[in-house]
Amino acid sequence: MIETPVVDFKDYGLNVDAENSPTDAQLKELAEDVYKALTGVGFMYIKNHGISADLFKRIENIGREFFSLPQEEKMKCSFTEGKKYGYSGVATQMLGGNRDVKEFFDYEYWLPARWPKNVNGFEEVYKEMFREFTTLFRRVLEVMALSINQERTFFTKLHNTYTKRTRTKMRLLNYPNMPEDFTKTESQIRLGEHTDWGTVTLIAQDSVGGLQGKTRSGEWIDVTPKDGCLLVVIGQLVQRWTSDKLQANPHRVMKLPSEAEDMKAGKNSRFSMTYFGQPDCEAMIGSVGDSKYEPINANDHIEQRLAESYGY
Ligand SMILES: O=C(O)CCC(=O)C(=O)O
Ligand SMILES: [Fe+2]
Repeated sequence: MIETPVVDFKDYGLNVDAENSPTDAQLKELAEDVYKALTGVGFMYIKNHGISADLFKRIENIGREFFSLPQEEKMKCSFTEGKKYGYSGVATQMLGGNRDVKEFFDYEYWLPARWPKNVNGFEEVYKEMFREFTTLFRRVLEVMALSINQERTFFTKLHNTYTKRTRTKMRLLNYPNMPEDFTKTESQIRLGEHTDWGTVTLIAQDSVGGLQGKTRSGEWIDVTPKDGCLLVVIGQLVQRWTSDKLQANPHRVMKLPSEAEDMKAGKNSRFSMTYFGQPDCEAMIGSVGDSKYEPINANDHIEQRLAESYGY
């Protein structure tokens, strides 16, 4: 059975500071491992990424506390105009023809936020995690650039997260017990098949399971939760940028294990977290080498995808 490859980031994880930056040889070896994973199965786990277990615990705690609030409390963090950030309830987003049974909280660095008032430390922990993810994301992009024989800053020079407007987003997700009044379709799953829209997504999930990824050879495999590992998924913009050398990975969340057959209310909800990395809004994403794709503007691209998936 095919499994998600695990790449060891110990030489370039967040525990490695500037003074101990990796040698060229270490980076080359890491880039080779990344290339093997991303052109083999197509997506990868990374371990020893250096984001502390303590921070993951803290964000999971505030996330679970938030999602357990009464619906009217959560709705105070929602934006009716555009539904692009803040809180969104079950069935607001449609992916791959599936009305998703998930609720989520979104934060974009360059957009106003509506933080929950009744969850202690929510904003601080969220922002701390965002900063950690951003640093790690940049390192992953650098190694990916080396893996396809480009200069190290090939992707990152168009990712100026803190100084130029970007649509980079961090999301907390909860897949709650199946609501009694939810009208299921025959092929109903929790999160429909899709590829992510940006450059690279980092995903952390709890131990419940249900996430699947489609391999480069077209087979669906379970992305079994692995302690201390983060999933790295390539998005549509990297696929365009590299003329399909690196490809966006279809993924989905199936019925939760506790509701396997009939999707009646399960006993356990599922909690996950995503960092959707995006380039600068102004960036024109072209492609390498044979220029398979016309250059597109990064912000136009995400606006179009948002419109399709929320139906507005
Ligand atoms: O919940 C997950 O594990 C994955 C979520 C996801 O793929 C997405 O929100 O794009
Ligand atoms: Fe996704």
